[in-house]
Amino acid sequence: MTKLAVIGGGAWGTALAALACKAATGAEETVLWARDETVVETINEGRGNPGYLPDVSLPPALKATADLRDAVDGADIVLLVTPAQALRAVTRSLTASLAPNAVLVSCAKGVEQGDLKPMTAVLAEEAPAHSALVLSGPTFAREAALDKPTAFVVAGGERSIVDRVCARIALPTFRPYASDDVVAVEMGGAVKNVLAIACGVVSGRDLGENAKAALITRGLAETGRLISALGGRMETLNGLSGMGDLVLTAGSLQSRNMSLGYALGQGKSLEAVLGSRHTVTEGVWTASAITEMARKHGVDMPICSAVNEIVTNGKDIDTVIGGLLSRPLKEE
Ligand SMILES: NC(=O)c1ccc[n+]([C@@H]2O[C@H](COP(=O)([O-])OP(=O)(O)OC[C@H]3O[C@@H](n4cnc5c(N)ncnc54)[C@H](O)[C@@H]3O)[C@@H](O)[C@H]2O)c1
Ligand SMILES: O=P(O)(O)OC[C@H](O)CO
Repeated sequence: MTKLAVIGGGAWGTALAALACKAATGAEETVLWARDETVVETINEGRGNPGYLPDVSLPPALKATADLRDAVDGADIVLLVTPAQALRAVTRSLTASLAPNAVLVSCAKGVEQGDLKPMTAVLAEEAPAHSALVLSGPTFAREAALDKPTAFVVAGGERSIVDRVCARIALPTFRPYASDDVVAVEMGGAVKNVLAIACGVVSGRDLGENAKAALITRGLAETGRLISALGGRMETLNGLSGMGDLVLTAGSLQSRNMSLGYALGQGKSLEAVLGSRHTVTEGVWTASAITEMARKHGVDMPICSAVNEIVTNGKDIDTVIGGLLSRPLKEE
Protein backbone atom coordinates (compact mmCIF):
# COMPACT_ATOMS: atom_id res chain seq x y z
CA MET A 1 0.00 0.00 0.00
CA THR A 2 1.34 3.47 -0.86
CA LYS A 3 -0.08 6.69 0.46
CA LEU A 4 -0.43 10.26 -0.85
CA ALA A 5 -1.06 12.98 1.72
CA VAL A 6 -2.42 16.42 0.86
CA ILE A 7 -1.66 19.12 3.43
CA GLY A 8 -4.18 21.97 3.31
CA GLY A 9 -7.96 21.69 3.16
CA GLY A 10 -8.71 24.83 1.15
CA ALA A 11 -9.89 24.97 -2.45
CA TRP A 12 -6.76 23.64 -4.13
CA GLY A 13 -5.85 21.10 -1.47
CA THR A 14 -9.35 19.64 -1.55
CA ALA A 15 -9.39 19.55 -5.35
CA LEU A 16 -5.97 17.87 -5.51
CA ALA A 17 -6.97 15.33 -2.87
CA ALA A 18 -10.17 14.50 -4.75
CA LEU A 19 -8.27 14.10 -8.01
CA ALA A 20 -5.51 12.00 -6.42
CA CYS A 21 -8.22 9.81 -4.87
CA LYS A 22 -9.85 9.31 -8.27
CA ALA A 23 -6.44 8.53 -9.81
CA ALA A 24 -5.57 5.96 -7.13
CA THR A 25 -5.40 2.25 -7.84
CA GLY A 26 -6.60 -0.27 -5.22
CA ALA A 27 -3.20 -0.22 -3.51
CA GLU A 28 -3.01 3.56 -3.14
CA GLU A 29 -4.48 5.58 -0.29
CA THR A 30 -5.22 9.34 -0.29
CA VAL A 31 -5.50 11.41 2.89
CA LEU A 32 -6.28 15.12 3.25
CA TRP A 33 -5.12 17.15 6.26
CA ALA A 34 -7.12 20.24 7.17
CA ARG A 35 -6.47 22.28 10.29
CA ASP A 36 -10.15 23.05 10.72
CA GLU A 37 -12.03 20.17 12.46
CA THR A 38 -15.33 21.24 10.91
CA VAL A 39 -13.87 20.91 7.41
CA VAL A 40 -12.56 17.44 8.33
CA GLU A 41 -15.94 16.34 9.66
CA THR A 42 -17.83 17.69 6.68
CA ILE A 43 -15.54 15.87 4.24
CA ASN A 44 -15.66 12.59 6.19
CA GLU A 45 -19.43 12.73 6.43
CA GLY A 46 -19.51 12.89 2.63
CA ARG A 47 -20.84 16.40 2.46
CA GLY A 48 -17.88 17.85 0.55
CA ASN A 49 -16.06 21.06 1.46
CA PRO A 50 -18.70 23.72 0.81
CA GLY A 51 -16.72 26.56 2.41
CA TYR A 52 -14.00 26.21 -0.23
CA LEU A 53 -15.45 24.17 -3.11
CA PRO A 54 -19.23 24.65 -3.13
CA ASP A 55 -21.27 22.17 -5.18
CA VAL A 56 -18.35 19.80 -5.73
CA SER A 57 -18.89 16.22 -4.54
CA LEU A 58 -15.82 14.45 -3.27
CA PRO A 59 -15.03 10.76 -3.79
CA PRO A 60 -16.32 8.65 -0.87
CA ALA A 61 -12.87 7.03 -0.51
CA LEU A 62 -11.28 10.40 0.40
CA LYS A 63 -10.51 10.55 4.09
CA ALA A 64 -9.67 13.75 5.94
CA THR A 65 -7.89 14.22 9.26
CA ALA A 66 -6.96 17.14 11.48
CA ASP A 67 -3.95 15.20 12.81
CA LEU A 68 -0.85 16.16 10.84
CA ARG A 69 1.17 13.17 12.03
CA ASP A 70 -1.55 10.74 11.02
CA ALA A 71 -1.80 12.40 7.62
CA VAL A 72 1.87 12.06 6.68
CA ASP A 73 2.57 8.79 8.50
CA GLY A 74 3.77 6.32 5.85
CA ALA A 75 3.10 8.69 2.95
CA ASP A 76 5.53 8.45 0.04
CA ILE A 77 4.14 11.60 -1.65
CA VAL A 78 3.15 14.71 0.32
CA LEU A 79 1.49 17.60 -1.53
CA LEU A 80 1.80 20.88 0.42
CA VAL A 81 -1.14 23.14 -0.39
CA THR A 82 -1.23 25.86 2.26
CA PRO A 83 -0.83 29.56 1.49
CA ALA A 84 2.81 30.31 0.63
CA GLN A 85 3.48 32.31 3.80
CA ALA A 86 2.35 29.34 5.95
CA LEU A 87 4.35 26.66 4.13
CA ARG A 88 7.48 26.88 6.29
CA ALA A 89 5.65 26.53 9.61
CA VAL A 90 3.49 23.67 8.38
CA THR A 91 6.48 21.83 6.87
CA ARG A 92 8.44 22.30 10.09
CA SER A 93 5.67 20.72 12.10
CA LEU A 94 5.45 17.60 9.93
CA THR A 95 9.11 16.90 9.12
CA ALA A 96 9.72 14.59 12.09
CA SER A 97 6.79 12.38 11.04
CA LEU A 98 7.83 11.93 7.40
CA ALA A 99 8.68 8.49 6.04
CA PRO A 100 12.33 8.33 4.88
CA ASN A 101 11.24 7.97 1.22
CA ALA A 102 8.65 10.79 1.31
CA VAL A 103 8.78 13.24 -1.59
CA LEU A 104 7.49 16.77 -0.90
CA VAL A 105 5.62 18.69 -3.59
CA SER A 106 4.90 22.40 -3.19
CA CYS A 107 1.57 23.32 -4.75
CA ALA A 108 1.56 26.87 -3.35
CA LYS A 109 2.23 29.88 -5.57
CA GLY A 110 4.24 32.56 -3.86
CA VAL A 111 7.56 33.70 -2.45
CA GLU A 112 8.27 33.88 1.25
CA GLN A 113 8.34 37.43 2.57
CA GLY A 114 11.48 38.47 4.44
CA ASP A 115 13.82 35.66 3.34
CA LEU A 116 12.60 35.93 -0.28
CA LYS A 117 12.63 32.16 -0.63
CA PRO A 118 10.75 30.26 -3.33
CA MET A 119 8.68 27.39 -1.93
CA THR A 120 11.05 24.54 -2.89
CA ALA A 121 13.89 26.40 -1.13
CA VAL A 122 11.71 26.55 1.99
CA LEU A 123 11.10 22.78 1.71
CA ALA A 124 14.81 22.10 1.18
CA GLU A 125 15.65 24.09 4.31
CA GLU A 126 12.98 22.52 6.50
CA ALA A 127 13.25 18.94 5.22
CA PRO A 128 16.72 18.63 3.64
CA ALA A 129 16.61 14.82 3.52
CA HIS A 130 13.60 14.84 1.17
CA SER A 131 13.24 15.67 -2.52
CA ALA A 132 11.39 18.97 -3.11
CA LEU A 133 9.22 19.30 -6.24
CA VAL A 134 6.79 21.93 -7.48
CA LEU A 135 3.36 21.48 -9.06
CA SER A 136 2.03 24.52 -10.91
CA GLY A 137 0.07 25.66 -13.96
CA PRO A 138 -3.28 27.04 -15.12
CA THR A 139 -5.54 25.28 -12.64
CA PHE A 140 -8.63 26.85 -11.15
CA ALA A 141 -9.41 24.42 -8.34
CA ARG A 142 -13.12 24.30 -9.02
CA GLU A 143 -12.74 23.44 -12.71
CA ALA A 144 -10.16 20.74 -11.98
CA ALA A 145 -12.37 19.27 -9.22
CA LEU A 146 -15.30 19.16 -11.64
CA ASP A 147 -13.12 17.06 -13.99
CA LYS A 148 -12.86 19.77 -16.63
CA PRO A 149 -9.73 19.16 -18.72
CA THR A 150 -6.70 20.64 -16.96
CA ALA A 151 -2.98 20.48 -17.77
CA PHE A 152 -0.16 21.46 -15.45
CA VAL A 153 3.53 20.93 -14.71
CA VAL A 154 5.41 18.93 -12.09
CA ALA A 155 9.05 19.97 -11.83
CA GLY A 156 11.92 18.49 -9.89
CA GLY A 157 15.61 17.70 -10.14
CA GLU A 158 15.28 13.93 -10.52
CA ARG A 159 13.23 12.73 -13.45
CA SER A 160 12.29 9.34 -12.00
CA ILE A 161 10.75 11.05 -8.95
CA VAL A 162 8.88 13.59 -11.09
CA ASP A 163 7.54 10.73 -13.22
CA ARG A 164 6.41 8.83 -10.13
CA VAL A 165 4.43 11.84 -8.88
CA CYS A 166 2.94 12.46 -12.34
CA ALA A 167 1.89 8.82 -12.71
CA ARG A 168 0.24 8.81 -9.28
CA ILE A 169 -2.01 11.83 -9.90
CA ALA A 170 -2.66 11.71 -13.66
CA LEU A 171 -6.20 11.32 -15.02
CA PRO A 172 -7.44 11.76 -18.58
CA THR A 173 -8.78 15.18 -17.55
CA PHE A 174 -5.85 16.04 -15.25
CA ARG A 175 -2.66 15.91 -17.28
CA PRO A 176 0.74 16.54 -15.72
CA TYR A 177 3.76 17.49 -17.84
CA ALA A 178 7.23 16.78 -16.44
CA SER A 179 9.93 19.44 -16.16
CA ASP A 180 13.37 19.84 -14.59
CA ASP A 181 13.14 23.64 -14.49
CA VAL A 182 12.05 24.13 -10.89
CA VAL A 183 13.06 27.81 -10.81
CA ALA A 184 11.01 28.87 -13.84
CA VAL A 185 7.99 26.76 -12.90
CA GLU A 186 7.71 28.15 -9.40
CA MET A 187 8.58 31.75 -10.24
CA GLY A 188 6.08 31.77 -13.13
CA GLY A 189 3.33 30.76 -10.69
CA ALA A 190 4.38 33.28 -8.05
CA VAL A 191 4.74 36.32 -10.32
CA LYS A 192 1.54 35.71 -12.29
CA ASN A 193 -0.53 36.39 -9.17
CA VAL A 194 0.98 39.87 -8.87
CA LEU A 195 0.48 40.53 -12.59
CA ALA A 196 -3.13 39.30 -12.36
CA ILE A 197 -3.79 41.99 -9.75
CA ALA A 198 -2.46 44.56 -12.24
CA CYS A 199 -4.72 43.20 -14.99
CA GLY A 200 -7.67 43.38 -12.62
CA VAL A 201 -6.92 47.01 -11.83
CA VAL A 202 -6.80 47.80 -15.55
CA SER A 203 -10.19 46.11 -16.11
CA GLY A 204 -11.75 47.65 -13.02
CA ARG A 205 -10.58 51.11 -14.13
CA ASP A 206 -11.97 50.40 -17.63
CA LEU A 207 -8.64 51.11 -19.31
CA GLY A 208 -9.46 48.76 -22.18
CA GLU A 209 -8.35 45.52 -23.77
CA ASN A 210 -5.25 47.07 -25.40
CA ALA A 211 -3.90 47.96 -21.98
CA LYS A 212 -4.60 44.44 -20.68
CA ALA A 213 -2.79 42.81 -23.62
CA ALA A 214 0.16 45.14 -23.08
CA LEU A 215 0.27 44.30 -19.37
CA ILE A 216 0.19 40.56 -19.98
CA THR A 217 2.96 40.78 -22.59
CA ARG A 218 5.19 43.17 -20.67
CA GLY A 219 4.42 41.21 -17.52
CA LEU A 220 5.76 38.07 -19.17
CA ALA A 221 8.87 40.01 -20.23
CA GLU A 222 9.61 41.09 -16.67
CA THR A 223 8.91 37.59 -15.33
CA GLY A 224 11.41 36.28 -17.90
CA ARG A 225 14.08 38.73 -16.73
CA LEU A 226 13.68 37.52 -13.15
CA ILE A 227 13.64 33.85 -14.15
CA SER A 228 16.83 34.31 -16.21
CA ALA A 229 18.54 36.07 -13.31
CA LEU A 230 17.63 33.15 -11.05
CA GLY A 231 18.89 30.52 -13.53
CA GLY A 232 15.58 29.35 -15.03
CA ARG A 233 14.82 28.95 -18.74
CA MET A 234 12.72 31.18 -21.00
CA GLU A 235 11.18 28.21 -22.82
CA THR A 236 9.60 27.12 -19.53
CA LEU A 237 8.05 30.57 -19.14
CA ASN A 238 6.36 30.02 -22.53
CA GLY A 239 4.67 26.90 -21.16
CA LEU A 240 1.78 26.04 -18.87
CA SER A 241 3.32 27.33 -15.64
CA GLY A 242 4.24 30.71 -17.15
CA MET A 243 2.21 32.03 -20.04
CA GLY A 244 -0.53 29.46 -19.49
CA ASP A 245 -1.18 30.44 -15.90
CA LEU A 246 -0.86 34.16 -16.54
CA VAL A 247 -3.38 34.05 -19.39
CA LEU A 248 -5.80 32.07 -17.21
CA THR A 249 -5.45 34.13 -14.08
CA ALA A 250 -5.23 37.58 -15.62
CA GLY A 251 -8.18 36.92 -17.91
CA SER A 252 -10.84 35.70 -15.50
CA LEU A 253 -12.79 37.13 -12.60
CA GLN A 254 -12.78 33.57 -11.21
CA SER A 255 -9.25 34.44 -10.10
CA ARG A 256 -8.97 35.85 -6.60
CA ASN A 257 -5.99 37.92 -7.66
CA MET A 258 -7.62 39.33 -10.78
CA SER A 259 -10.90 40.02 -8.99
CA LEU A 260 -9.10 41.75 -6.13
CA GLY A 261 -7.35 44.02 -8.63
CA TYR A 262 -10.69 44.61 -10.36
CA ALA A 263 -12.30 45.71 -7.09
CA LEU A 264 -9.35 48.01 -6.33
CA GLY A 265 -9.65 49.46 -9.83
CA GLN A 266 -13.30 50.16 -9.14
CA GLY A 267 -12.36 52.14 -6.06
CA LYS A 268 -12.80 49.60 -3.25
CA SER A 269 -10.20 49.55 -0.50
CA LEU A 270 -7.77 46.65 -0.09
CA GLU A 271 -8.97 46.15 3.49
CA ALA A 272 -12.60 45.91 2.36
CA VAL A 273 -11.80 43.35 -0.35
CA LEU A 274 -9.59 41.18 1.87
CA GLY A 275 -12.08 41.48 4.73
CA SER A 276 -14.85 40.12 2.52
CA ARG A 277 -13.03 36.83 1.71
CA HIS A 278 -11.81 33.88 3.75
CA THR A 279 -9.53 32.47 1.05
CA VAL A 280 -6.00 33.50 0.20
CA THR A 281 -5.09 36.14 -2.43
CA GLU A 282 -1.41 35.31 -2.84
CA GLY A 283 -0.38 38.25 -5.02
CA VAL A 284 -1.00 40.68 -2.17
CA TRP A 285 1.68 38.93 -0.08
CA THR A 286 4.03 38.09 -2.93
CA ALA A 287 4.14 41.60 -4.45
CA SER A 288 6.61 42.90 -1.87
CA ALA A 289 8.76 39.75 -2.00
CA ILE A 290 9.01 39.87 -5.80
CA THR A 291 9.79 43.59 -5.75
CA GLU A 292 12.58 43.05 -3.21
CA MET A 293 13.87 40.03 -5.11
CA ALA A 294 13.98 42.07 -8.33
CA ARG A 295 15.90 44.84 -6.55
CA LYS A 296 18.34 42.34 -5.07
CA HIS A 297 19.07 40.80 -8.49
CA GLY A 298 19.13 44.13 -10.37
CA VAL A 299 16.09 43.16 -12.47
CA ASP A 300 13.63 45.75 -13.78
CA MET A 301 10.05 44.71 -12.86
CA PRO A 302 7.97 47.86 -13.22
CA ILE A 303 4.54 46.19 -13.20
CA CYS A 304 5.20 44.13 -10.06
CA SER A 305 6.63 47.19 -8.30
CA ALA A 306 3.58 49.21 -9.35
CA VAL A 307 1.31 46.57 -7.79
CA ASN A 308 3.48 46.61 -4.69
CA GLU A 309 3.10 50.40 -4.44
CA ILE A 310 -0.66 49.92 -4.43
CA VAL A 311 -1.11 46.88 -2.18
CA THR A 312 1.81 47.34 0.22
CA ASN A 313 2.42 51.08 0.28
CA GLY A 314 -1.16 52.21 -0.30
CA LYS A 315 -0.29 54.55 -3.18
CA ASP A 316 -3.05 56.11 -5.24
CA ILE A 317 -3.88 53.91 -8.25
CA ASP A 318 -4.01 56.71 -10.83
CA THR A 319 -0.66 58.08 -9.68
CA VAL A 320 0.88 54.61 -10.01
CA ILE A 321 -0.62 54.09 -13.48
CA GLY A 322 0.63 57.54 -14.51
CA GLY A 323 4.12 56.58 -13.32
CA LEU A 324 4.09 53.36 -15.37
CA LEU A 325 2.94 55.16 -18.51
CA SER A 326 5.54 57.93 -18.26
CA ARG A 327 8.55 55.62 -18.13
CA PRO A 328 11.21 56.36 -20.78
CA LEU A 329 10.58 54.78 -24.19
CA LYS A 330 12.63 51.67 -24.89
CA GLU A 331 13.13 48.69 -27.22
CA GLU A 332 10.87 45.69 -26.87
N1 LIG B 1 -7.51 27.74 -5.59
C1 LIG B 1 -6.90 27.52 -6.74
O1 LIG B 1 -7.53 27.51 -7.79
C2 LIG B 1 -5.41 27.27 -6.76
C3 LIG B 1 -4.86 26.64 -7.89
C4 LIG B 1 -3.49 26.44 -7.94
C5 LIG B 1 -2.69 26.82 -6.89
N2 LIG B 1 -3.25 27.41 -5.81
C6 LIG B 1 -2.33 27.78 -4.73
O2 LIG B 1 -2.52 26.88 -3.64
C7 LIG B 1 -2.27 27.54 -2.41
C8 LIG B 1 -3.48 27.34 -1.51
O3 LIG B 1 -4.57 27.94 -2.18
P1 LIG B 1 -6.07 27.57 -1.87
O4 LIG B 1 -6.84 28.06 -3.02
O5 LIG B 1 -6.24 26.17 -1.47
O6 LIG B 1 -6.32 28.54 -0.63
P2 LIG B 1 -7.58 28.59 0.32
O7 LIG B 1 -7.59 29.96 0.90
O8 LIG B 1 -8.77 28.07 -0.37
O9 LIG B 1 -7.21 27.54 1.47
C9 LIG B 1 -6.06 27.68 2.25
C10 LIG B 1 -6.03 26.54 3.25
O10 LIG B 1 -4.86 26.68 4.05
C11 LIG B 1 -5.23 26.72 5.41
N3 LIG B 1 -4.32 27.62 6.09
C12 LIG B 1 -4.28 28.96 6.05
N4 LIG B 1 -3.30 29.42 6.84
C13 LIG B 1 -2.73 28.33 7.38
C14 LIG B 1 -1.69 28.13 8.30
N5 LIG B 1 -1.04 29.18 8.82
N6 LIG B 1 -1.36 26.88 8.65
C15 LIG B 1 -2.02 25.83 8.13
N7 LIG B 1 -3.02 25.94 7.26
C16 LIG B 1 -3.37 27.17 6.89
C17 LIG B 1 -6.67 27.23 5.44
O11 LIG B 1 -7.32 26.79 6.62
C18 LIG B 1 -7.22 26.55 4.19
O12 LIG B 1 -7.57 25.22 4.49
C19 LIG B 1 -2.01 29.02 -2.76
O13 LIG B 1 -0.63 29.24 -2.79
C20 LIG B 1 -2.61 29.17 -4.15
O14 LIG B 1 -1.95 30.16 -4.92
C21 LIG B 1 -4.59 27.62 -5.71
O1 LIG C 1 -7.66 32.40 -7.79
P1 LIG C 1 -6.20 32.68 -7.94
O2 LIG C 1 -5.92 34.04 -8.48
O3 LIG C 1 -5.45 32.38 -6.67
O4 LIG C 1 -5.63 31.68 -9.05
C1 LIG C 1 -5.78 30.31 -8.88
C2 LIG C 1 -4.75 29.52 -9.66
O5 LIG C 1 -3.45 29.88 -9.28
C3 LIG C 1 -4.93 29.60 -11.15
O6 LIG C 1 -3.97 28.78 -11.79
